Amino acid sequence: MTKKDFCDLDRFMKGLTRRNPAEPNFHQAVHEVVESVMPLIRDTQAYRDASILERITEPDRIITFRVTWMDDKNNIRVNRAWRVQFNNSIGPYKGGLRFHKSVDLDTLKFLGFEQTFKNSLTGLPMGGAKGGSNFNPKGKSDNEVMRFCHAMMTELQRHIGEDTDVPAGDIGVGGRELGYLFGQYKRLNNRFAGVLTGKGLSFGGSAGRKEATGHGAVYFLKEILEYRGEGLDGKTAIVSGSGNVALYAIEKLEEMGCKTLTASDSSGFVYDPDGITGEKLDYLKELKEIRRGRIHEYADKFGCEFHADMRPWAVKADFALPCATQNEIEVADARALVANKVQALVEGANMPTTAGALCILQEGGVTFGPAKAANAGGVAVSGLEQSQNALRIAWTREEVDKRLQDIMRDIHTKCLNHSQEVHGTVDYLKGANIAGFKKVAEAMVAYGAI
Ligand SMILES: NC(=O)C1=CN([C@@H]2O[C@H](COP(=O)(O)OP(=O)(O)OC[C@H]3O[C@@H](n4cnc5c(N)ncnc54)[C@H](O)[C@@H]3O)[C@@H](O)[C@H]2O)C=CC1
Ligand SMILES: O=C(O)CCC(=O)C(=O)O
Repeated sequence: MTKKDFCDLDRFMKGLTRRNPAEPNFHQAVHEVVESVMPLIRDTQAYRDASILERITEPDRIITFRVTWMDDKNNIRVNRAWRVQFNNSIGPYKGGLRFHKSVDLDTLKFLGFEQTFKNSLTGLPMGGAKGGSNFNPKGKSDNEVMRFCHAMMTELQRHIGEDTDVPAGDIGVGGRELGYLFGQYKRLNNRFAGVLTGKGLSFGGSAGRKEATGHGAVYFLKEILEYRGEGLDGKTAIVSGSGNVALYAIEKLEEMGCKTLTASDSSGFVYDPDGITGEKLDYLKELKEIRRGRIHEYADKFGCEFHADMRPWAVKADFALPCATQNEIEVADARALVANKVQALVEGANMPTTAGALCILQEGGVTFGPAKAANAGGVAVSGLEQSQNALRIAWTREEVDKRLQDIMRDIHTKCLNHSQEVHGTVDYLKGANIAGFKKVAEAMVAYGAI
């Protein structure tokens, strides 16, 4: 970056912040991308002529709607929901739905923005979007969740379609919720089409989609290590979360000989020095996917430590995989990771690392696998689910897994081809941002002023 690039970045961010006040997560996500691509913008007249930066940071469309549903005590409840259709330059809008009490427009804009470049990196024809609601699934009965999903789809169905916008799961939206959502879509439209991904295997879902984000993140870590002549076998990892991404990251780490020492939820983390392996991992899956219980139950059952209201980043290990939520690694956590000589941090969650923490990790020589690249396996297999739905066929688990591995390897190569070494490690963040950005920007230039 030249001095002028820094000035241009500063000026651009001031304008973006003015146009989008009180949206700190969105600002953070945009800053991270624009910082990487500023030299490319400086050197590419066509991007400047086409006002690419201004256009690519403005969502195509935001849909806001009320969701009215009835709880088990016959009270009428009201939630707010959104679909942020960020950019469809390279394919139909694609991205998950999040149900969490913290969901707001800021969160969904940052996620939709990131999704645009992540989807571009997969090499599949998918635009970027994100949606969700401030509905809090915690403590709700199955019937309440069903009624909420049906009510949400009653409005959402107007805005989606297999060639328009194809939502999927994210925090608080898994197989159960996608089943309810798809059922309501089918009932209202009288058509069976691939308008959602992450569906159940008996109704159009893809083998391997549930596992894809976690497995993909570990495949990405494997690529990072292989590139420098190392491997996962005999190593240790700290993982946060115990949801969809975390569980299957832990599963793949074990398969590759790497022991996971921690898992967490919003109540704290468990530390199992013998590793979350075998039947202990089966127990954790059952606890979280079926019983929807709290993480301390793992510690109670297996006699290991539970740390209430804490995150696992001070536990010593070779690798860190944040797989819970945004901004879960702060400056003090990054300092602990550097002090413990963590070799690589791979983001399973979206934007789990704060901007300040990122600087400390980079200066500390920790190889950083950014979310856009590292957790793209989930949406990549969603893309494969779309292909299977369109062809009306179902690939085997082995076929899907092979394609997932190829896609993660290809993303790693794209990152290498668009980056350089910083503080002795490959700058995967810059590589991912530039590679993801270029494809979308080229399409936008081709379309002219629209
Ligand atoms: N499900 C998917 O295919 C993909 C998910 N992601 C990202 O991965 C992350 C996790 O998503 P999933 O595993 O799908 O969700 P999930 O709902 O299955 O699990 C989320 C986990 O994070 C924990 N968590 C949530 N909010 C938290 C908070 N404020 N503090 C501490 N812990 C918290 C929950 O307790 C749970 O263990 C999110 O950042 C999501 O955007 C990224 C790519 C694809
Ligand atoms: O599978 C999808 O369409 C979206 C997954 C997702 O929400 C993400 O990559 O963050």
